[in-house]
Amino acid sequence: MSIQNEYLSGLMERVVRRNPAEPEFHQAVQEVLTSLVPVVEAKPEYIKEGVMDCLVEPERIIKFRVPWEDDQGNIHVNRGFRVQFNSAIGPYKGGLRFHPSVYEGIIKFLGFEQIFKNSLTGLPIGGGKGGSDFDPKGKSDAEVMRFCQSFMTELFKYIGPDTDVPAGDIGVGAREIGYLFGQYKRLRNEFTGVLTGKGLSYGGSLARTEATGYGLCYFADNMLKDAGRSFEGAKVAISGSGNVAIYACEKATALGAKVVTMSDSNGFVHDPNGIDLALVKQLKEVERKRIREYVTVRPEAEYHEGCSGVWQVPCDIALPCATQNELDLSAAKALIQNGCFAVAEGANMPCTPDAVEALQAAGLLFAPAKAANAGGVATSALEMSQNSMRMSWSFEEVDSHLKDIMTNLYHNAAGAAAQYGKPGDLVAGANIAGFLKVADAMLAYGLV
Ligand SMILES: NC(=O)C1=CN([C@@H]2O[C@H](COP(=O)(O)OP(=O)(O)OC[C@H]3O[C@@H](n4cnc5c(N)ncnc54)[C@H](O)[C@@H]3O)[C@@H](O)[C@H]2O)C=CC1
Ligand SMILES: O=C(O)CCC(=O)C(=O)O
Repeated sequence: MSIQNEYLSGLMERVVRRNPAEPEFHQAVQEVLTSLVPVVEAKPEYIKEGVMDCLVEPERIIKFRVPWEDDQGNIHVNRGFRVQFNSAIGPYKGGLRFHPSVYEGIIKFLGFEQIFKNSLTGLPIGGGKGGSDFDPKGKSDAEVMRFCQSFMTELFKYIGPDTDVPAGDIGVGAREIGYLFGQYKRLRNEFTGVLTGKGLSYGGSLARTEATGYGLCYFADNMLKDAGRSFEGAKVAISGSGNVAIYACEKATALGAKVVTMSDSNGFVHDPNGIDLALVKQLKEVERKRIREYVTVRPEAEYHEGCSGVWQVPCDIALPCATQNELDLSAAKALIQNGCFAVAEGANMPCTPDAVEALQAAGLLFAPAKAANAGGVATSALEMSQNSMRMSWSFEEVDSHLKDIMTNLYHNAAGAAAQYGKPGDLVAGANIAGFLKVADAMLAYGLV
């Protein structure tokens, strides 16, 4: 084992010791450090000058209480977080997640991933993430509004259009962004692009809603084409039925695929005739109902309780678009056995490490999240540009930038993998290509 490899193993041990009981964060760091061994062997300055140690330590963690009142007058106190992980190449950028599973370790893992993802977009954005253990599910609009206003009443002190620009993630969509932006504007008396994913009437960008799902398909399309494959005629399994899943379904279908599954945290639907996306949009975006309602309108489809079964449905391409660690080794084995030839991650870290290893070992094409789902944040950066210029671009203009960004990103990741002796390994390629720009900026600054 090289001295550099030993150093990274020791660093990983320190990360585990200093961040106890945060398995998702450990998992994300472990994957990146493993990929970076050949990079630090080629350039040991990254270790000597402290870049590696600084990289795994957030620049700042903000943790605060969020008191709010429900419609019955009861008081609740949730926890809010913002992890400002790395600002080497631009203001902190990354979403806010509202979900009961949120704790510091989840936000750290997401913020860490965001550093490399944002760098891969080629745009000047640093890495951050935030959120709360608040569950918007089942809450009235008024309750969600009061929660968002309370959350922003603390968060506004730490963010700004040139400092930190949050956006949506699980449980934070257009409604929540509206309440958060309104409260920021009121507190600061400023109309600036401090959040992205805004409504079109107050500074949002066309195509931001579609961007993560569309970008995932643009990335996957490049990967498939390089291997002589395509979406045309392919059967696609998608998990989730939120923002990423819906627009991945839309674009995969437009590219000639038949999407046969979608899910939520209760179960999944299998529609052998192809998912009726207008129905899913109505159920999820308008009525905020469970996916099981799908079969009341489409009785020829099947609903199954439990979400992991979605990967047992035979498919050619799998797009996990729900949440972290939703596709484990047994799911990977089922995909391999059923002849699936490609997996592209729409959610953040949806595949467990042993699943990724099995899929790659079986020769499937594998697109890792930090590359494949970067279209959302890339389009957020385009929203920031439009806000700064006080302009708005057409849907076609933004979509064409997005397509170019995802194509370049694919080639950069594939190129880095080949250059560092791992041809075809987009996990290694994305980690390396994302790291280099950030690390070189950190070297330039000296120890800060
Ligand atoms: N919205 C965005 O622009 C981006 C989102 N992501 C990631 O994509 C994933 C999905 O995010 P969004 O679509 O924005 O959230 P969302 O809140 O719109 O949708 C999440 C969906 O996943 C489902 N879900 C949650 N837990 C689940 C589970 N255990 N099993 C099955 N389904 C489950 C929910 O029911 C919902 O349908 C997350 O990992 C997020 O971090 C990544 C990049 C950008
Ligand atoms: O658009 C953004 O800034 C948020 C995107 C995000 O949270 C993600 O890429 O996971």
